[in-house]
Amino acid sequence: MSLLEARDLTIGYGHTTVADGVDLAIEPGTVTCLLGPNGIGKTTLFKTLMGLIPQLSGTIRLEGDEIAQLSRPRIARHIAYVPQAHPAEFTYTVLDLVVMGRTAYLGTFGAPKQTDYDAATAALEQLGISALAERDSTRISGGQRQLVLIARALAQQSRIVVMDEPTASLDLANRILVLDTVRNLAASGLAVVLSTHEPEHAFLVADQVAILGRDRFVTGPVADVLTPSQLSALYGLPLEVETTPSGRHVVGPAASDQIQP
Ligand SMILES: Nc1ncnc2c1ncn2[C@@H]1O[C@H](COP(=O)(O)OP(=O)(O)OP(=O)(O)O)[C@@H](O)[C@H]1O
Repeated sequence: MSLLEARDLTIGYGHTTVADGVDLAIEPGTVTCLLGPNGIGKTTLFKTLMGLIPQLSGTIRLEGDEIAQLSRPRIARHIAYVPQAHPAEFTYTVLDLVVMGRTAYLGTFGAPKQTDYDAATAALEQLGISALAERDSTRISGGQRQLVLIARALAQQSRIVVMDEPTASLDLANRILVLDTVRNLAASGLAVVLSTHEPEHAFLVADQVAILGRDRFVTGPVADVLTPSQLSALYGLPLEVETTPSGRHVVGPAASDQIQP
């Protein structure tokens, strides 16, 4: 049984379909990368998979149970969400922000206990950011904030971590740090699902790739899905995949007179 499984899913809002024909299985110890152009429905798919918005049709099972039948705290004990990093609004310390990952374990109006602070401290240590614990979470860099949000998800001690564009707006060093963290989480047995606009990141970390295109949803191993023809169709321009001497994959325009990003 998969940790999370979607079958023949249609996602959207009210009477508006955003995508259909979504079949996806998430397994422990793996990284799944979701790619797709802006506005295609990646965040909508994540929110639907987490039971935050209802699917229009199809089934979603979390460890075998129909997601619509599960309470929010129960889902939160299975799936942690790392949203796109927005500037913080409230002046919590980093430690208090990470402790919020424990909400699903607290009763109604329950205050965090020592075990919750221990889990938050361990998450900060795991990401190498313990030194930030007492800092004001509104006064840290964008990269540090992304790591803090990942720490909050780790404190949740769920088996699945869903990350919405976790490397967006990060500098090169922090992108590498986040991608390393993603691989390490999968190596420790978690299932990580992340969206990205960087196909190269999928080549680096993914076991499975899902692409949400204009007319279809495709999943499979990286080498099968991230082909020049699939990528070209996905982004609507001729693309090629080059392999560097060290074995890295680089995606760029096939036309030699176009700028290589
Ligand atoms: N709450 C909402 N109600 C109605 N439509 C919405 C809502 N949120 C998003 N949409 C629409 O659903 C579509 C998919 O949006 P979504 O945010 O899921 O795309 P995305 O692939 O995550 O985009 P991006 O890569 O730009 O972040 C868009 O057309 C968007 O305008």
